[in-house]
Formats: sequence, C-alpha cells, structure tokens
Amino acid sequence: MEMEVWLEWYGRILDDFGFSRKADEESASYLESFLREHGCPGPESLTVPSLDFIVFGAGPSLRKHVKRFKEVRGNVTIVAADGATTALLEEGLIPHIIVTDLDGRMEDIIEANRRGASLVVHAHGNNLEALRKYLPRLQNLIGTTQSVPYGCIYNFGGFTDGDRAVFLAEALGAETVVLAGMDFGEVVTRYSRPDMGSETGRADPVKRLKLEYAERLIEWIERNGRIQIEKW
Ligand SMILES: Nc1ncnc2c1ncn2[C@@H]1O[C@H](COP(=O)(O)OP(=O)(O)OP(=O)(O)O)[C@@H](O)[C@H]1O
Ligand SMILES: Nc1nc2c(c(=O)[nH]1)N=C(CO)CN2
Ligand SMILES: [Mg+2]
Repeated sequence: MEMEVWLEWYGRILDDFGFSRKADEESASYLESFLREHGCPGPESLTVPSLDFIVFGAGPSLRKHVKRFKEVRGNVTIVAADGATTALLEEGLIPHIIVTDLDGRMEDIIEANRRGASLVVHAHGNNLEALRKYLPRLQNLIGTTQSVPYGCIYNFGGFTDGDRAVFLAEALGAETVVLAGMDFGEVVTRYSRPDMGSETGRADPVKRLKLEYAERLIEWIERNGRIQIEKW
C-alpha cells in the first residue's frame, strides 16, 4: 500500500479510536533506537521459505484451521498474528514469522522466537511498556510503525496484527495468501485475550471496531493488491 493511501486510513483510525499520533511516534522512536543499536535489521532478514503464505489470526476457527493445515502442509511460509502463535505451538508448529504488538501470550511468542520464528514487532501508543519489558528478551526481529516510517522501522500498511501480516506478505513478494482463523465478527478467543479464562467471549466495542478495520483493510488489499487471497 502506498504511504499516502495508508496515511489516509491512519488519519481515520486516529479519529475513530482517539489514539494519539504523538504517543504512536514516541513508541516508534523507542523501537527505532533499539533496532539501530542492534544492526538495523530489514525485511530481508525474515525467513521466507515460499511465496505461498498462510496467515493465522486469533479468531474462533483458529484451532480447526491449524489442524486442517497440518493435514495439507506443503512448502508454505507460516505467519502467525500475535496470539495465534499459541495455537500453532499447541499443535507442534513453529511459525516462520510472528507479527505482534507484544500483547499475545508472551511466553509462547518468546519460546517460538527462541525456536527460530522471526518477529515483526509493531510500536504504537499503547505498547511502550511492553516494548521496554520484552525487547531485551527477543532476537531476530524487525520493527514497524503505523506512522511515517524512517531509519530502522518500516510501515508495510495495515492496522491490527492480522491484517498487517497480510500487507507484510504482499511486501515480501507473496503470490498467494491463505487466511486462517481470520473470522472477524464479534467473538474473541483465549488466544486473542490470554487472561479471559474461557475459550471464547464477546468482543468489546473497541475490539469490534478493530476487527471491522482489519476486515476492511483486507478487502482493500484483495481489490488493490497483487496477492491472491484464499479464505478458509
Ligand atoms: N474474531 C477474531 N478475534 C481475534 N482476532 C481476530 C479475529 N478475527 C481475526 N482476527 C485477527 O487475529 C489477529 C490476532 O489477534 P490478537 O487479538 O492477538 O491481535 P491484536 O491485533 O493485538 O488485537 P488487540 O489490539 O485487540 O490486542 C488480530 O489482529 C486480527 O487481525
Ligand atoms: N495506539 C494504538 N495503536 C494500535 C492499537 C492500540 O491499542 N493503540 N492496537 C493495535 C492492534 O490491534 C494496532 N495499533
Ligand atoms: Mg496484538
């Protein structure tokens, strides 16, 4: 997605959610400085074994789709959106790439990272504390911002971890992208809300709006992007 087009979406997101651009940029600056001190890694450092991708989101169909994937497999680049990492680990799979703003089940994300998954860590106004806490425990990562990219942080387009994973796939040259566990709608799972206590629950109004944006951004890339999207 061209930066001017993304920045129009971003302006609407700031208005709709009441997020602070300044806070987003402070967080991005923290991540940028960290990465600058650690070799300024770019997208070429990510593991991409195939131009056929699968993106796992944390919706209610996630477990079923992880099991379905295990039956077909093949040579595919596996991308987990944040909390979806846990469901892959539960089935003995390590994603090649995890797209995260560091609010999934962090012990699982750290474990997958230790076992070879590369991370695409997103900075925004509500995760500066998580960046401070977890960056020292992570390796093999690149950084993203939802504001204007510069220096060692990138912006491939997209908002939530799931739709950003699809924009990342396009930027990495993907030809096909399967969407798994990407239900959107009004139901969240324990993968998305690690502290929820039950398997599923109703999304709160903010989460519902995030999922609406995620769905609309994926519709946008289906219409305007190069990748072929298959929805499971
Ligand atoms: N029903 C759903 N519930 C949760 N996530 C979903 C759902 N459908 C699709 N997804 C995708 O799965 C991704 C991973 O979920 P997760 O809740 O861990 O992400 P998130 O972007 O950090 O959201 P939040 O900001 O609410 O924590 C989401 O970003 C979203 O794009
Ligand atoms: N400022 C801010 N930005 C975000 C947030 C969030 O909660 N606050 N959540 C996101 C993932 O869904 C993506 N971007
Ligand atoms: Mg997240």
